[in-house]
Amino acid sequence: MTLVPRTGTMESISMMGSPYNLDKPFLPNTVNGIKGTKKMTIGILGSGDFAKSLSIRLIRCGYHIVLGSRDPKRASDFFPHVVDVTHHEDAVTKSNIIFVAIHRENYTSLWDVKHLLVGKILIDVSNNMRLDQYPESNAEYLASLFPDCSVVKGFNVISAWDLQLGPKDASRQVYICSNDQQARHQVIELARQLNFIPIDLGTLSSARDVENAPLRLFTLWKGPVVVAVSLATFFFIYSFIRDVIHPYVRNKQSDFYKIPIEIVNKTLPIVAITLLSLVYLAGLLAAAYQLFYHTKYRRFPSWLESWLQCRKQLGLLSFFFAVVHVVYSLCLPMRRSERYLFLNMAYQQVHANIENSWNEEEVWRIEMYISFGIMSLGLLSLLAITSIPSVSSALNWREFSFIQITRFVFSYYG
Ligand SMILES: NC(=O)C1=CN([C@@H]2O[C@H](COP(=O)(O)OP(=O)(O)OC[C@H]3O[C@@H](n4cnc5c(N)ncnc54)[C@H](OP(=O)(O)O)[C@@H]3O)[C@@H](O)[C@H]2O)C=CC1
Ligand SMILES: [Cu+2]
Repeated sequence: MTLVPRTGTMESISMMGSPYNLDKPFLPNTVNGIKGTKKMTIGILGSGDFAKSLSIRLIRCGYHIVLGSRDPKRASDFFPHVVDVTHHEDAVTKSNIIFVAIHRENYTSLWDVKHLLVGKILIDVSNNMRLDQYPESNAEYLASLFPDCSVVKGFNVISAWDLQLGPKDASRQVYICSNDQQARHQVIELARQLNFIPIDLGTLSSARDVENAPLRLFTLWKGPVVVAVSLATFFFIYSFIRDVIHPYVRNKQSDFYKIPIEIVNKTLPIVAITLLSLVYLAGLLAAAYQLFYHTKYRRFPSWLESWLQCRKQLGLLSFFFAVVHVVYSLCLPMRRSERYLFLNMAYQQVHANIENSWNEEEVWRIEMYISFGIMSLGLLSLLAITSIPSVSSALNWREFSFIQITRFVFSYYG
């Protein structure tokens, strides 16, 4: 990435937050930046949770902050002394890069300072409650209200909490976009100084996606979790009726002790394997769809598209159920019930005068079961690991599909 320096601001940003002052603890009343460098001033409008956390992060990284509030007197109690808490007019005049840390509904309250905002960079950090809540993105709306400003979208994927944790614990990606290339590059550099990993998403037309991102992260898990819980409930009830209720009704045999471990442990692998099949079924249906229409340039129906999108989540849930199943299975011989059954069997064997109950076929069956079970879990873990973005980007496509196929084969045996 090449940065275009603009009237000296770039140099001062790059010098400010050089890595060694990130390690210093935050002391509100001391100079935190490197001695001798002029602190760059960043403006923040609004004094809510996001503004508080952001100001702490900026101070730690050596910036000077001027914060605009409707009620500076009240707001100043919540900020460190080094933060200049003032009115909107004053804050906007003193800074060139301004974070708009207020909700979209209140953007129009900035009308009063419109004339002071001309030529400034406004950073829109807002989020919505729902996907595509408004016809246009918040950032585009802000840009339409203040056409003489350079509006940059960014930092909305970071929670106030993440910001407070500090640069070391919370370095993570932030998406940045703007129609003004220079403004975008300045904010990208700022994000870097705050120890985030900026991702340049180009023009403001990406803002909608950026605003949907924090909401979407959650929606990708919702479907798979609902499916997993429903499957677990269904198979649990099924096994309960089959293995507990049925023997009780027919033979008055009380097997209720099986509920906490045996029934649960029967449910877990069924759910794991069903979820895993759902991962591959989506791909198969997509292939069938393309074959049927003789083209790959036709959009999949929306249900199939969402299904394809959440395959990773389904796979990880399958892995989770498989791991819990393994733990349960390892604990089976520990149980009191197992020991009683074992003793009773031995006693009956003595009674029946059988000296050796070794059953070759049974022995082989169990040895094979366990071996395949372990191997399939190993492969499932390999796939879970390769689904971590940094690992999967290190594999090429053929390596990745090889792991997929081997896992599939073994899982069915497991
Ligand atoms: N909290 C979080 O974790 C995150 C928040 N965001 C975004 O940051 C923005 C701020 O969020 P957050 O700090 O949580 O919200 P808060 O409700 O805590 O704060 C909003 C601030 O906006 C100002 N405000 C409220 N009403 C008006 C009004 N009618 N006119 C002008 N200003 C007003 C107030 O400041 P004052 O009284 O000083 O004027 C208030 O402190 C939002 O757009 C949110 O989507 C983004 C990512 C994470
Ligand atoms: Cu098993």
